[in-house]
Amino acid sequence: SQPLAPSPVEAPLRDLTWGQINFLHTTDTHGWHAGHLQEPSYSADWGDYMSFSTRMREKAEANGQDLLVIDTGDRIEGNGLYDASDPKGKYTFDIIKQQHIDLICTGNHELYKRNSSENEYNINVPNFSSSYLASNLDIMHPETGEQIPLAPRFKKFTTRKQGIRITAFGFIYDFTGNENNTVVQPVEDTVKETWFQEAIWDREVDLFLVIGHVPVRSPEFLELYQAIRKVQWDTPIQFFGGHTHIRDYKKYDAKSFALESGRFMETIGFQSIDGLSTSTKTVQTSAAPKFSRTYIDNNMFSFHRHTQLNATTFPTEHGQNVSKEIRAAREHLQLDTTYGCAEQNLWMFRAEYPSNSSIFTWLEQRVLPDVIADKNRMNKSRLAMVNTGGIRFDIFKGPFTRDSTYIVSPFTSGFRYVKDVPYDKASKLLTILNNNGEVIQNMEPSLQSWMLAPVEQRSSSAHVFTQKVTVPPNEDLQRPLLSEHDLTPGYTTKDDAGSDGDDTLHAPIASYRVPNVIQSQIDPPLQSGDPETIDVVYIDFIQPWVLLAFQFLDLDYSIDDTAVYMEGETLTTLLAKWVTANWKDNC
Ligand SMILES: Nc1nc2c(ncn2[C@@H]2O[C@H](COP(=O)(O)O)[C@@H](O)[C@H]2O)c(=O)[nH]1
Ligand SMILES: [Zn+2]
Ligand SMILES: [Zn+2]
Repeated sequence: SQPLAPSPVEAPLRDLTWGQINFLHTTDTHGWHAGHLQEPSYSADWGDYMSFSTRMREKAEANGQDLLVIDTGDRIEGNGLYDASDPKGKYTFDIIKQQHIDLICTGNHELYKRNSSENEYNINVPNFSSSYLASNLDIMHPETGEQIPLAPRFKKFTTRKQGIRITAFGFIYDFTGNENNTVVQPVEDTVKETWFQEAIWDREVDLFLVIGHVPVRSPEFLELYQAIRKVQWDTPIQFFGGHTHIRDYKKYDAKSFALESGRFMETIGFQSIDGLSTSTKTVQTSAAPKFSRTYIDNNMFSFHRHTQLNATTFPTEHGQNVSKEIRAAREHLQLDTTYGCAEQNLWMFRAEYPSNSSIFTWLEQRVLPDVIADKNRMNKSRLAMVNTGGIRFDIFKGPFTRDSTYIVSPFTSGFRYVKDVPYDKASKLLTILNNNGEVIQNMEPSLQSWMLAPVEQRSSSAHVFTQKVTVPPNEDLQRPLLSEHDLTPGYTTKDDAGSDGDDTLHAPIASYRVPNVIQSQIDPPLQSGDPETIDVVYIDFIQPWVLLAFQFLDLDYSIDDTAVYMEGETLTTLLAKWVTANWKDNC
């Protein structure tokens, strides 16, 4: 039977500030719709969230206020509930669609593969028909091949209770790693489109609502802010962003704010706005509305507190049914099948790299040397490279299950290699891919600028593959009332509105930067010293950059010089095999 979600630790909570209009926001859920079974702070599931949004809407409407539910993409890839089924998403589309969502858009993960984007077009868009927006995203129609908008470009509507006239848009950042059956229009081009200009010129608007799979601090949201402000100098603008997996809040001006609500169903973002004009009420333009944000830990303790309900009065039947559906799906997928017993916690960001607590050190020093072994190249030394962004979550001491495998490594990436590369050059690859070191100096200027740019902003031919570094949860400026040792570790977010955004007071968690890529050198037994030549093995996702890095080293390899390494294996399958072989004692 499935482990019961751990009951959340009771902790001091900050109350919400309600307004005329209130929003609940999820982003980058990445299949975590069953919640976090090993982390009490985030143990609510999508069914619980459905009950929460229903009760919050009831509470708002009882006070004559409105409540809208928003999701900004990356709903797939990152948890067994999505990744373990065949076809992927067999259960999650039906689960997600049962939540009433008022505005929804697409993330980059929905665009990496043809079937993912076609699932959006064929399943999610119809499921959320009037709520799905695609302001800068087209798809090649799955049957006709014609290029069409994935969903409507924008939407004008008036809220039920307050009569607030809203124009809403749904964007994705200038993503270039999408499969060629979709087209992402750069935001700077979208703002020049006639339809966009006509939509923002409308004077009968009390609030512009821009949702997007876009970081709140990004050239794309700045572009949209400036374009709207150019023609509507004082109409309030509310942004909802995502993609960088952090809690953040950006102030563009006194009447324009942007909220980003974390990742993996750890956070339910809450935003309220009070003092807006409506279809029946005009407010003084000099008076700025009051914006208020809260990051809600996704657990039942928070949900009960914010709805002022309890274990008896809070649940809705629909929400409880979806929770049952989630448990049944997990059972069917056998996600709690244990592969082994993790000897210790292994952290992505909470531990320095390298260190014995770093998941990346574990991968580099223990796993890759054991598993990167193609039967046809066993007598050859090899460099094995994996992007840190391919590892998606921490490992907790205790049962490592089928679900854990997909949580840590959800992608279908296999390995490829270039054989017999001169070692003196191959040994410089890692430095180039990690954008540091003296190697860059002797490159031609154009390539230097590419390398010296932060990986996040590199040229479009190399979309970001780096591991986003979460904004280190800074120390709370106002020390919590309780001493830290009374508080459980968790988010302590500092943003443009200060450091009181988290609904739950936590002790801070350290966060460290990690490189783009890690590497192991694996030599055949009895080999002494470095080889003349070496096989360069890498996870296939980073092939574009590996080939570019070879060019920096004056090695003119092309895709024709690459080949599959360990046919049929992926990082996910290799990880499962290693755990089964090395962590097999009972937990
Ligand atoms: N090894 C692989 N890494 C991948 C793959 N697809 C994506 N990624 C990594 O995810 C981030 C983007 O994630 P997001 O949730 O922040 O949008 C990307 O930069 C890569 O690091 C893959 O197939 N294999
Ligand atoms: Zn994401
Ligand atoms: Zn993303």
